[in-house]
Order: sequence, then C-alpha cells, then structure tokens
Amino acid sequence: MIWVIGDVEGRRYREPFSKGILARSLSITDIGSERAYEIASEIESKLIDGDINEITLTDLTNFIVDYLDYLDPDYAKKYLNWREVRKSKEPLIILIGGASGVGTSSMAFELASKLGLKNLISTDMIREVMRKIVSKELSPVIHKSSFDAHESIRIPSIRIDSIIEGFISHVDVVNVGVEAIIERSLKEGISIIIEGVHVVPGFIRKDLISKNNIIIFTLVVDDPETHKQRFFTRCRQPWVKRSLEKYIENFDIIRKTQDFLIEQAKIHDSCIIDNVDVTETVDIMVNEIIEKYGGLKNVEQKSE
Ligand SMILES: Nc1ncnc2c1ncn2[C@@H]1O[C@H](COP(=O)(O)OP(=O)(O)OP(=O)(O)O)[C@@H](O)[C@H]1O
Ligand SMILES: O=C(O)[C@@H](CO)OP(=O)(O)O
Repeated sequence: MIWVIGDVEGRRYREPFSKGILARSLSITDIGSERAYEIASEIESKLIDGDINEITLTDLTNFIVDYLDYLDPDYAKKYLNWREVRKSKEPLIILIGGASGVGTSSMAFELASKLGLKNLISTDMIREVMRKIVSKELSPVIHKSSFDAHESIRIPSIRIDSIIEGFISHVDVVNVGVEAIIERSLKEGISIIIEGVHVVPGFIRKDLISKNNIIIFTLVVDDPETHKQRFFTRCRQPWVKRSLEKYIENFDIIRKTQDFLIEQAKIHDSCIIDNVDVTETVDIMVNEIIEKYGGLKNVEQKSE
C-alpha cells in the first residue's frame, strides 16, 4: 500500500494512493481516460519499484509532472497550469450562456468532466423552481420560454423590438435565481458551472461578475443550418420530451435572441465561441479559464 501524506491547515492526514483519482486528475491534459489510467498504473509501479510506500502530496505531484514531461512536455504543462488554477482560495464559477439549442448544456458537461468539477446547474432548472414560487398572474414572463416571452408582455414598449423586450424581461427575472446560486457558491466556496440561455453578459450584478474567479462564455452557432440541426440531434434521444416543432417554429426568433446575445457579449467584452467542434470549444474555455483564473492566487479582486 502506498500512502499519500497531505496537510490541511497544518494538520497531517494520509490517504491510500488511488490510480483512479490520479487518472481523473489527468483529464485536463487531453490524454484520454484509458491512457490516463495506464499512466497512473505506470506511476504506481515506479513508486513501488522505488520502495516508496509513503509520499507527500508535493513530492507525488513533482513525480507526476516529471513523468508527464518525459512522456510529452505538453501534458506536463497543461497539468501544471491546471494545478496552479486549483491552488486559488476562491471557487471557480463558470457561466456558459447561449441561445436555445447552441449547446450550452452539452458543453457545460464536457467542461465539467475535463476540469473535474462536480457542480453543474442549468438556468432552466433554476427557472423551474422559481415558476413554483411565482404565479403566472404575478410574473407571466417567467412561465414562458426565452423566445416566446414577448407574448406575455402586457404593455409592449415602443422603444425596442418586442421579441428582445420579452427576452430581456424573461432573463432578468431568472437572473435573480442565477445570482442566488453565484452568491451561495461564493459563500460556500463551491466551484460550479451555471449554463443556459439566461446567462447573458451585462445582466448579472456587476459586483458579482467583476470578481476574478467568475468567468462568462457566450456560445453561438454562426451557421443557421447547423444551429437548426442541433434541435434535431437533441430530440433524437428517446427520453427527450421537448417537442422539436416548438423550436423549429420559433427558430427565427431564437436566432434573433442569439444576435442580441452577441451584441451583449461584445458590449461587455466577454468571450464568444462559435460552438462547432466540441473539443475546440472546450479547449478555448479551458485556456481562457487558465489565463484569467490562473493568476488569481496573487491578484486581488478587480476594483468594483
Ligand atoms: N459542438 C457541438 N458539435 C456537435 N453537436 C453539438 C455540439 N454542441 C452541442 N451539440 C448537440 O446539439 C444538441 C443541443 O445541445 P444542447 O442540448 O447542449 O443545447 P442547449 O444550448 O443546452 O439547448 P437548450 O438551451 O435549448 O437546452 C445536442 O444534441 C448536442 O449533442
Ligand atoms: O427558454 C428557453 O429558451 C429554453 C432554454 O432551454 O427553455 P425551454 O426549452 O423550456 O423553452
């Protein structure tokens, strides 16, 4: 048995060396789960061959970095970069927005797997809870979708497009719940990914979004046909209950909300990703996070 020795607030603890835990921590390096497990086994064998049955977390990390560097320096670099990010005392809060059907749920899942983050919530789920609390009479807009919320606006404004006005009203209400999740995550120190159409640059309170450990991405699908196909691929799973018709009928409106999201992302200088290739989308988000969050350890919070 190899024991890994660590310490929390000066108090030593030890836990058995686990190939599974080590393999999981290599997911950031694009090695792939099978090869990651092989590498974990190779590292374990090297420790045993070296008669090492107790190793500190620091020495084990250095041992892993040296072995990854021997296999491929890029593996070691990605592994080290990610460990730098995880040393921060602040939770990592990742917000992934985008019009309906662009892939926010799927990309959030892929990113969570890559980063080994356990907490993931959709704004649709937040909205569902809020719908139970707020009656249709009191807030008709929350009981609609983002793309047909304009139908519930009682006194349409003459200043802006009614579809965008409906979208804004709908998002604004749900953002009360989104901000509550962000505040709880900050308070508890929980790293989390929040994804959905209600994550819109400029809509989340400035004192929250200005924190260095909160990062927002806007996914888009530039090509309309590719976007439309996403609704078909999403509905092919037998368990999916959302009707394809509703999204295809409202497709032009959904594209209009995407144009608004792009506008908002540009105004607020937030990262826009054309979500065509899964690997590329996830890599862009990981690199952005490492770049922005990696230096967090030494950077005070941005002045508000
Ligand atoms: N980069 C991608 N390449 C290919 N297919 C993708 C990509 N991203 C998402 N998809 C597919 O597109 C469909 C829609 O994705 P997803 O359900 O994540 O969209 P969404 O933005 O969460 O939609 P909604 O907000 O309406 O729930 C899914 O079948 C998903 O597998
Ligand atoms: O409001 C929307 O645009 C979508 C987002 O997922 O939700 P629903 O499928 O419930 O319409």
